[in-house]
Amino acid sequence: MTVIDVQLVTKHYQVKIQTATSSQFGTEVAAVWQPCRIALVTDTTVGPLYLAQVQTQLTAFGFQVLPITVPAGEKSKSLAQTALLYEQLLTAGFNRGDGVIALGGGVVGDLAGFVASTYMRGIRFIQIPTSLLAQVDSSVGGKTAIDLPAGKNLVGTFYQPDLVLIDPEMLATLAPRHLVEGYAEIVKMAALTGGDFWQLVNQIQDATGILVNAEALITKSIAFKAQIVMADEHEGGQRRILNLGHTIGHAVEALANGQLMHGEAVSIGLVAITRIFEQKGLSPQGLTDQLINLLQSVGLPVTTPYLTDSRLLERISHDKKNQGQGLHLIYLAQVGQPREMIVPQTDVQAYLGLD
Ligand SMILES: NC(=O)c1ccc[n+]([C@@H]2O[C@H](COP(=O)([O-])OP(=O)(O)OC[C@H]3O[C@@H](n4cnc5c(N)ncnc54)[C@H](O)[C@@H]3O)[C@@H](O)[C@H]2O)c1
Ligand SMILES: O=C(O)C(=O)C[C@@H](O)[C@H](O)[C@H](O)COP(=O)(O)O
Ligand SMILES: [Zn+2]
Repeated sequence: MTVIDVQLVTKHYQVKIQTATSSQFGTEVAAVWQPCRIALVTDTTVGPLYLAQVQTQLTAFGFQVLPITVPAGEKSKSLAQTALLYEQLLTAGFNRGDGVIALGGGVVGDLAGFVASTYMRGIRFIQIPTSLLAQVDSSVGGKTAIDLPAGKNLVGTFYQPDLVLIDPEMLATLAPRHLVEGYAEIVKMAALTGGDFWQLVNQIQDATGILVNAEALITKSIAFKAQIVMADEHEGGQRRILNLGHTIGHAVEALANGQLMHGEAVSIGLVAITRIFEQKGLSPQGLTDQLINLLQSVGLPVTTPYLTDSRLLERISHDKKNQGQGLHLIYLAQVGQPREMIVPQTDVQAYLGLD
């Protein structure tokens, strides 16, 4: 088993990664929590596959489990769904001694984490990520969020889990589209890191290659992300590099209104921002084409009509990195060398070449 320690100023937790360990989840949870009530939050796709197995294990260790299933998909990251979850916890008598476990992809993790962090000003929280995207990115680092009609992740908290349990075997049941979209965040992290990680990503030819290398890809991604989060938990500076591709990505994702998965939007955003900086001579010549090849080889989209949508600029203006002196844009001076460019709000349209 690979154990990655996330050591923060006020908290320490472990991310445990090993194939075929889902039968041990109860043991792992019981090692960090005393018996209590647990809201086991999942979605309508993951629930039928894994909920009963995890619930049985937790019950065997003396936990009282309240299973909660939300509709699968981004629409569940809403104020309305959040309110429903608060009601369910309250009705079941949850108090500050109890906890929430997210069993699902990034949507379930972001939503359940947000609820755990705000219900009664915060109750305990564990992540059991089941999608590739959640196993490589969203389950670690403590960002929780729900969306507003105006855009992605506009309400949220930083709230670290007590434990993250990752079994790559669970990826076997993911639909191909959902496997591949998680790969965009891996390409992002490999491009930020360079070295062996970038080499490994360049050797992967297709979706099968992702599955074959899943445990290595997860371990490299989480090890990198944990380092960044430990250095800058609340995104005062360095952590902003994890947003590479997200300024344009989040904007097209919101405009697409459910038609693009988060990872697909990140894929499009990575290519779009690299093209802009390559044209300015600030990113290496040919890097955009290299990214396009990598992303397309696994079936990810690299463009969308929403890139020329007249509402794009307004969506970008809601980005949380639009602050202080202007919009903080992340780009690659080289693979493995991320940089930040701060563009004054009044210049963003021209800088990004938006009509
Ligand atoms: N908090 C963070 O740091 C962070 C980082 C990246 C992304 N995110 C957020 O994560 C969300 C995207 O996450 P996602 O891509 O996992 O989407 P998702 O949670 O919607 O999962 C994708 C689909 O896969 C299904 N699924 C998940 N695990 C499965 C399994 N093992 N077998 C079969 N089906 C399974 C889900 O039911 C869903 O239909 C976005 O809202 C994004 O903003 C958050
Ligand atoms: O953990 C981070 O920090 C990230 O930026 C990871 C991103 O992949 C993720 O999509 C995150 O939710 C985006 O953050 P936001 O602050 O732009 O909402
Ligand atoms: Zn992301």
